[in-house]
Amino acid sequence: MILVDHPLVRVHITALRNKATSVDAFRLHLTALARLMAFPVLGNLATQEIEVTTPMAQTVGVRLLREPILVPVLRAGLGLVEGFRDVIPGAVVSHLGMYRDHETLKPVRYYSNFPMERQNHPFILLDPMLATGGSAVDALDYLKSEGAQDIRLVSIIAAPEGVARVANTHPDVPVYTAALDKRLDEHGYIIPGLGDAGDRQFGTL
Ligand SMILES: O=P(O)(O)OC[C@H]1O[C@H](OP(=O)(O)OP(=O)(O)O)[C@H](O)[C@@H]1O
Ligand SMILES: O=c1cc[nH]c(=O)[nH]1
Ligand SMILES: [Mg+2]
Repeated sequence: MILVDHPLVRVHITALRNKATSVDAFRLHLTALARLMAFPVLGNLATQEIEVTTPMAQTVGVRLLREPILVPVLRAGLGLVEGFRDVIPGAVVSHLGMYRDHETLKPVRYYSNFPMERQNHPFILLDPMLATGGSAVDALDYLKSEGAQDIRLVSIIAAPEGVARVANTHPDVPVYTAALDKRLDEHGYIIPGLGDAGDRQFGTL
């Protein structure tokens, strides 16, 4: 697990945790946080040298060898898409629909659109909350079953249970988070957490 630590990251996380933060402000803080997370998450992307002509001379620059595929887990992962897209030229977005059954806490997959012709690209799995880890493990199982090999998981708040579960089942996948919280409650919610990330973004409280 890679803990992304930066004063601004902590400021945005604090605003997201605050129950007084409005739906609109929540969205803005989440987007700003996603932009900050993109830097460490994408730090080792492969590039290729290209020539570029400035108004003054020719020089050498780079372009991405393979553009990352962003995979937001619906609904909550949608809030991380804009911040990542802002900084990745040519990013493709491939949605994965999944919700956690309230009784069993097991993930239920209801939509996918894997980009078959890009299976050798880096995949950035976006889901702000890593709680029991059930959803993340199912999403990773799915991406690998379709042929993805280079996958990074981006959360913003993680519980120790979820981090351990992903590490045990998918040790090759780096897990980035902005906060490692204390525990889960009896309903599988992260404590202190921020509540339900989907509801807080879309106002469905
Ligand atoms: O680690 P887990 O225990 O699987 O829990 C995490 C999942 O729960 C939330 O989704 P939710 O079911 O609330 O769906 P939503 O985004 O549509 O609200 C969250 O966005 C994760 O996908
Ligand atoms: O605390 C939690 C746990 C799962 N999903 C959320 O949105 N929040
Ligand atoms: Mg939810």
